[in-house]
Formats: sequence, C-alpha cells, structure tokens
Amino acid sequence: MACQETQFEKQIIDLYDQISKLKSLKPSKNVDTLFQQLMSTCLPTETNIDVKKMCPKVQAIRTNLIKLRSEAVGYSEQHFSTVLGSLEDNPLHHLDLYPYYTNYLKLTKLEFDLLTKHSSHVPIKIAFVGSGSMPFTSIVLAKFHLPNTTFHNIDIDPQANSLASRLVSRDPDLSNRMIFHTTDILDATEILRGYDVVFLASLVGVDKEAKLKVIEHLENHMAPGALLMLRSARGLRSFLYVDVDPCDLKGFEVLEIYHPSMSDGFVNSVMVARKSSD
Ligand SMILES: C[S@@+](CC[C@H](N)C(=O)[O-])C[C@H]1O[C@@H](n2cnc3c(N)ncnc32)[C@H](O)[C@@H]1O
Repeated sequence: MACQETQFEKQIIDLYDQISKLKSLKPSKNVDTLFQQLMSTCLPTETNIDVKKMCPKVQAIRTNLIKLRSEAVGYSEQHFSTVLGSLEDNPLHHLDLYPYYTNYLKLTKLEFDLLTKHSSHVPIKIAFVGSGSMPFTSIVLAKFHLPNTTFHNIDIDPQANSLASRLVSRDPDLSNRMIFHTTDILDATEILRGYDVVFLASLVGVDKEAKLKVIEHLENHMAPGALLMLRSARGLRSFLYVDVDPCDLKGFEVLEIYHPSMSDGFVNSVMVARKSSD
C-alpha cells in the first residue's frame, strides 16, 4: 500500500536524500545546515505522529539517518576538541566555545538530579561509555556536581581518547579524576563491576539491535545495585537517537524515564535503571 506520506515524512525523505548524498560529513556550512534542519524537523514533542506506524521506507531511513548523524557528531566533536586542546590556556576554562555547551549543562544537571534521587550514596566511580573526543558529561559532572568522583571514559576510538585526554591534562583537578580506556565496550568485562554508575552515550549502538547488544553486555557485567543512565528518544526524536523501551532493559529495574519538553534545552530522553541482583 502506498505510504500515506505525512508532511513530516516528506520532510524526512527530502532531508535524507540530501544528507545521504553528502560527500563528507565533516563540519561545513552545508553539513551543519542540513543537520540543523533535521534537528528542528524532529524536535516537536506535541504531535500525535506514531513513528512506529510509518511505512518501511521511512523506517529504513530512520536507522540510516541515526548512523549518518552519529558520524557527523563524531567529526563535529573531534573538530571542537582539537580547537579547545590547541588553546594556550586550560581548555576547561573555554568550554563555552562548544556550541552545544549550555545544552550539555542542562542535560547533565538533569542526569545528576536523577542520579541523586535514585542513589543511596555519592558515586565514587562512574563510567561513561562512548565518551568521545568531547567527554562533556564527565567534565560537567566532575567540575560542577561530583568533586570527589572518578570518571572512567570508555571509547573504542583511540583518537577520541587522545583528544579527550588533552582537554583535561592541564587541569590540576580533572587530570587526576578523568581516566580513559580505549576498548570496545563489548570487550570490557571485569572492569564494569567496579562502577557505581554507568552512563551509556546516545550514539553507542546506532541501531536497535546494536543498542540492545550493548545493554545486555552491561547487564551481564555490571555490579548488582549499580545504576545505568541511558539516553533514549521518544516520538519524532527517534530519528535522531535510538529509542529504547523499558522492556528492552532485561535484568534492570527501570526507576524513572524523563522525556524532555521543547523548553528543556536538550533533545534526548533519559532512563535510569538499577542492575538487579545476580
Ligand atoms: C560521537 S560520540 C558522541 C557522544 C555524545 N556526546 C553522546 O552523548 O552520545 C560517541 C562515541 O561512542 C564511541 N563508540 C561507539 N561505539 C562504541 C563501542 N562499541 N564501544 C566504545 N565506544 C563506542 C565512538 O567512538 C564515539 O566516540
């Protein structure tokens, strides 16, 4: 049956057509404009559009768009990390040079509030899986919320970790509290048992199957009682990030899910879950 293409689907198909033809996803005026158009198209929360009911053509586009956007975000973070890391001064004094800095401040504040609400103690060791070349969440938590916590940033990409460690190496405090591990999270086992909290980056696992594989792996290796902070998406925003449902978190007790409104200043939903006893 021919797709009853809604206005949204027509916009998505057109944007995907342009984005998939880009020769490079590295930051440029054209790349930035297209991904900003994608963001604003998917931002509305007050719609009754059911993404799951969209036709197979648009569903296929959804997965490919998330993959392309993940690559573009990687390049963008790499660019800004290189700029910050090349400053004479301590890069952590100039984080506001990153265009999405205030968005991260708001997202991380919410995640800290959820963490505090569902934790019986201040976390000593936190892992951030998929920390990237701009480990903003770890930096913001360490600088503004958790002064005595150590952050273990796990990323598969050695270049991302090399750029990220350059951001904190000149900071007298964070250089001691930010640790970097270069590994595929699926190869990390024993180490995962040592964390009070594990954050999973929205762009680790860029399709549902890959995301569930990572979640299952974390469930196999996290300590009972440890918290998983997972970034998800709802509605049209599931064209930007993989949407995870509570039933996907086997072996975890889902404690709370926060879906941001248009006024929150960040896009992804946040899910807090506790690893059940073995
Ligand atoms: C582009 S960054 C974006 C992080 C973003 N700030 C967020 O919150 O999603 C995502 C990072 O996840 C890393 N990554 C992807 N798959 C991974 C895996 N299986 N194990 C470890 N790191 C992974 C990538 O190398 C990349 O640096």
